[in-house]
Amino acid sequence: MAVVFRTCKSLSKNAIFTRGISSSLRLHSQKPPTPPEPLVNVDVDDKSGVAVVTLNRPPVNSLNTPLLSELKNIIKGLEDNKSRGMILTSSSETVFSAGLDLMEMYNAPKDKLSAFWTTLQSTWLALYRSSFPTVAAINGHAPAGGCLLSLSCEYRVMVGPKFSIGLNETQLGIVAPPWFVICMRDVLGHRQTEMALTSGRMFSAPEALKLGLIDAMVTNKAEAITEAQKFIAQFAKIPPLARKLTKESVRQEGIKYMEDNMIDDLQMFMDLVTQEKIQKGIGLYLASLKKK
Ligand SMILES: CCCCCCCCCCCC/C=C/CC(=O)SCCNC(=O)CCNC(=O)[C@H](O)C(C)(C)COP(=O)(O)OP(=O)(O)OC[C@H]1O[C@@H](n2cnc3c(N)ncnc32)[C@H](O)[C@@H]1OP(=O)(O)O
Repeated sequence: MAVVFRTCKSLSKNAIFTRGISSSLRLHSQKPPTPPEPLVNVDVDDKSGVAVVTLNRPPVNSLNTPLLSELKNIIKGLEDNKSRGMILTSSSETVFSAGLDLMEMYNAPKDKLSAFWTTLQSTWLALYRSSFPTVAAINGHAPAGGCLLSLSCEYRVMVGPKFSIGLNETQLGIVAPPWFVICMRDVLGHRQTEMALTSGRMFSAPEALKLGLIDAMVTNKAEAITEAQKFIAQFAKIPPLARKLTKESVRQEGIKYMEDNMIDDLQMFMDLVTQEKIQKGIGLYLASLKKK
């Protein structure tokens, strides 16, 4: 596996100032500080051209603006490099992604809220309409936004049986936006989507497999990656342009919805999430998570 690009910026300072006993400032030379871990890692297999893209924001890969931005840049980089496929997975052993970072939506200034949502919209669109085959190797829980990322891929392999997946927004008193609904309907059809979304139900991996919310269940991450590679290998002989245009055609409802409604969708988000009762609900939910 070769690393093609990293999205973290390395720190350039290699010296720090410290205050001594006499309170004078002295310069101490020091080893360069270790650069922060990237929020998303990408490794491309030289032979197959398939990228493994790993969400890496401990403890639960909650999706904040910087992570989403890195993910979007990586997808764009893969597009530019005419990638043969992408496998999305997590560096955590128990959580694929806990969904949107609730801290981004709690008591946030309007400019930050707006930047968060527009970054989510554009990252989602880049993933959903990507020209290359995409697989989610779901190696942990995938609630809400974690489920959305999975649904936006073309194929889902999940480690089971103990992890769960679903769009649980109604349980939190929030509403899954129409493009979340389209993603689930693409996969489950109208009836099952209505049942799943109105109840905000989370499905165990075996339940998800039975329903068709995931395509395969395996027992560990290595198997999930192997299954994902097999899915992508099927397309080796399909002309990429024909595949890309066909995918766009099949997914045109979601693509068109987002292209035509970005501003209205942002407005709906801002109107809903800034309501006092929604803020109170998010605060209580966050507190309950921290109390666990
Ligand atoms: C006409 C139509 C109108 C449409 C209108 C549209 C308007 C739009 C409305 C807005 C829509 C918003 C959509 C939101 C989608 C989302 O993704 S919301 C996020 C939902 N996520 C969840 O419910 C998951 C919550 N987390 C968990 O269930 C668990 O953490 C876990 C199962 C993922 C993992 O469990 P465990 O391993 O035991 O870890 P924890 O101890 O629970 O957590 C560790 C740590 O992380 C914090 N945390 C967990 N999840 C989040 C999160 N999503 N955001 C921020 N922080 C999170 C948790 O509090 C712990 O923190 P501490 O270490 O205790 O500080």
